[in-house]
Amino acid sequence: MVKLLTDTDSFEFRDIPNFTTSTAPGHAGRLVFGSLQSKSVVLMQGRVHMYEGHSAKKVAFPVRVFKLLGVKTLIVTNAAGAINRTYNVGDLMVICDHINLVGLAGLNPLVGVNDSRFGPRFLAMSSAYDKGLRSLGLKLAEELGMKEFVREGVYSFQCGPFFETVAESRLLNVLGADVAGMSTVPEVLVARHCGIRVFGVSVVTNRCVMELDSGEELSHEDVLTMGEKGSADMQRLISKFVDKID
Ligand SMILES: O=P(O)(O)O[C@H]1O[C@H](CO)[C@@H](O)[C@H]1O
Ligand code: HPA
Repeated sequence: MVKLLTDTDSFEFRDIPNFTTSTAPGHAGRLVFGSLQSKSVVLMQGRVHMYEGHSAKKVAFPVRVFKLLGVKTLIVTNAAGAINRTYNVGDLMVICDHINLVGLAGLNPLVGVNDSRFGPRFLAMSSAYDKGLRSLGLKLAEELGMKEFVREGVYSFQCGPFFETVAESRLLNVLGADVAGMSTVPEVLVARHCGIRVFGVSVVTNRCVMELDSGEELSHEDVLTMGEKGSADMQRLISKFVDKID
């Protein structure tokens, strides 16, 4: 994605106060400012995750910096495994909602004294992923000829770093999840808390294993390979999306 930006200026996460460097393979730790489709954007090249040992607050901290920089829209992308059996590897999924098992249990960035300079103590999360942005994303996907493999669904956030057991994947299916991942949701919570609107897209890098003794085993290497393959479609969609949003 960063290659599509012009007039760039970048900063290593390690040089920015209170930012944390990513240890996950495939996640460079760089903040890149620039222009995309004549719009000013700031892009996180890589992210940190709770499974790296960071608190939800630490993971989501950059979003508060974005708020102070004047960011109005947060676009979140991730690699995820398909729980929904109709999804295929390489599909994109516009996120319409999420299940935050980690956060519901108390590990979320809004726990603690509320900083009312950013937002309210109690936060409605019933329309976390902006309806107008989702409609725009799906319309643009159709215009780009991507309708066949762009879905809309629910992202389920687990801490990781392990991929789900068969019973866990089946549980997530019963709960209404379409895909499973280990990121994104802490950042979305902090964005909604401070009034930043959110658009999210997952690239389906694998199908979660839902048959016991099938012999299938997931690996991060496969996720990276399939993520790389899906990233061309993701970039086309996001680029067009940035062009069309106000
Ligand atoms: O960081 P994202 O894009 O969510 O990547 C996903 O892929 C990794 C596992 O292979 C985990 O980090 C998981 O969250
Ligand atoms: O199958 C998965 N489960 C959780 N996180 C993931 N990130 C990519 N694939 C997966």
